Amino acid sequence: MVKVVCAIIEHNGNVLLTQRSSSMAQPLLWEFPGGKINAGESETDALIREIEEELNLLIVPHQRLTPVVHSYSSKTIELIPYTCELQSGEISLAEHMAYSWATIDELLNYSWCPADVPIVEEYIRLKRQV
Ligand SMILES: Nc1nc2c([nH]c(=O)n2[C@H]2C[C@H](O)[C@@H](COP(=O)(O)OP(=O)(O)OP(=O)(O)O)O2)c(=O)[nH]1
Repeated sequence: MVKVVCAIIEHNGNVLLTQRSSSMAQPLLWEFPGGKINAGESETDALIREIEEELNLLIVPHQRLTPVVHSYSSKTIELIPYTCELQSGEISLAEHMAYSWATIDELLNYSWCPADVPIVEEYIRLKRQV
């Protein structure tokens, strides 16, 4: 199983999501940015590295939400989400086609990678409690 970490980056009441490009797996679907954990790397180190590489942003991971195991036709992933705070940087897309800052209420309007759907739902529940 491939372990993938993803960042729910919060800033000014919005959340950052990114659209996968047509050449990537899950083309054109929206996701929380992140990527595969390298051997010997911690989850949070992988997350910080991926967000720097993909978006040129420095983040601070906070809360680990519930991981989701999802089988695509070619592989099974464990997607591990963290809420994160934006520390610094200006977004520069290295791989993605687009990005969007969405409010909690807008999150369900996007076409998500299937593995992300339970994560989006958990995050919305969490935010509506406070
Ligand atoms: N980063 C990220 N990947 C996700 C999410 N949801 C989801 O299903 N994925 C999938 C897409 C990819 O198959 C895999 C992450 O791989 P990756 O983004 O690091 O690398 P990749 O495009 O080269 O993947 P691949 O072609 O080798 O499968 O997890 C998500 O929210 N964030």
